[in-house]
Amino acid sequence: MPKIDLTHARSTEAERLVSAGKAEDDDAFELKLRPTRLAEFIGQEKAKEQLAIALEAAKSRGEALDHVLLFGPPGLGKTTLATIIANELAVGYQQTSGPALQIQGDLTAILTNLREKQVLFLDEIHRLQPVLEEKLYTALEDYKLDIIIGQGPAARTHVMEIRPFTFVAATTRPGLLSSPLRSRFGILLRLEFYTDDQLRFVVERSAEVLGVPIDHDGAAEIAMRSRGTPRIANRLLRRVRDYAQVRAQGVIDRPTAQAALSLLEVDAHGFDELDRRLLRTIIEKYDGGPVGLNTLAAALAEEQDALEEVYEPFLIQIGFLDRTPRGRVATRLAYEHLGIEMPRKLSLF
Ligand SMILES: Nc1ncnc2c1ncn2[C@@H]1O[C@H](COP(=O)(O)OP(=O)(O)OP(=O)(O)O)[C@@H](O)[C@H]1O
Repeated sequence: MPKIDLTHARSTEAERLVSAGKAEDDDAFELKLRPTRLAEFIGQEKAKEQLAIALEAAKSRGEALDHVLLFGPPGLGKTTLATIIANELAVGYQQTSGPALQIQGDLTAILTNLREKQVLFLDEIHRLQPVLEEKLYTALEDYKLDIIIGQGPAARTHVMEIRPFTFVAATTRPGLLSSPLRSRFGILLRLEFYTDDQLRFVVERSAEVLGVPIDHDGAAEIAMRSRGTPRIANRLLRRVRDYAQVRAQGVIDRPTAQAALSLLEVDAHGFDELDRRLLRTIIEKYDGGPVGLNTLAAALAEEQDALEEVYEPFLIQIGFLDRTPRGRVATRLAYEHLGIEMPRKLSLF
């Protein structure tokens, strides 16, 4: 059996050009390209319609919008939607994340300083500490907060009122949320991967914001290689723009986009070296699978969480990988893509 080359293993997820996760230099760029109103937000029609109705109803009643849970793979627009909700309601917006909240005091400070009906956005809620999660329950349900003063037998519980607010939480792993927490959300919105056409609109819109000349085919080429993810589409656009500026008088058409993206080793499916290595490992080292997630992660020298949250969802979505109870399996499409012949399954009889 061929040996797997691990020389280039452990590429950190953030270093990948086609990673849906946020890279360090994405922040300022994303801020510029972020749609601010629901009407500008491309795709996700089901989630948008559900949200539009809830927004309208809350506005006409003059109440805070119900709490919202946004879930789906990274880079599909959860943070963007949270900011849009605040804009549409014309209320304040504050953002934090599960891992950023370390002690009860952090959460208490945020909750007691909330302004009337504002949006509080908590990213990566699945990484919130359980003790803080429990603190949230009464805050979400009754806008009340139990504060314990003192320690030991002398400790007293003081109940504090907080202002009505809208809690918007995002997660890539909804299955990890406890059911009491999940039941606190009135509006559950699942974000799906975008179609190539929708991503073409995202690319064209971003190119317009950035003042980059691009034609229809150039945008379609970038869209096709963006793994159904606006964050990746915007990042690829940025890199192709550099290439076009230096090699093609600044204009992005299909040949320019193709040349730039093949130079960056992003193939026609938006796969990079890591995707190919993942599929090749399953096929060559584990006879196409099934192989357990932890074994696969060890073979690739990658984190299990990153495999499950970031790499796999798109490979599963486009039918290159199957997640079975016994482990991961490479599909016929994966064999075809890598130019490897699929062995016929041995018959038992
Ligand atoms: N529907 C959309 N239309 C146009 N641009 C979008 C859309 N969704 C996302 N984007 C753009 O993609 C980028 C990433 O979006 P965002 O930060 O909202 O993703 P996210 O789901 O919150 O990701 P993460 O969970 O990793 O934080 C932003 O620059 C945003 O402008």
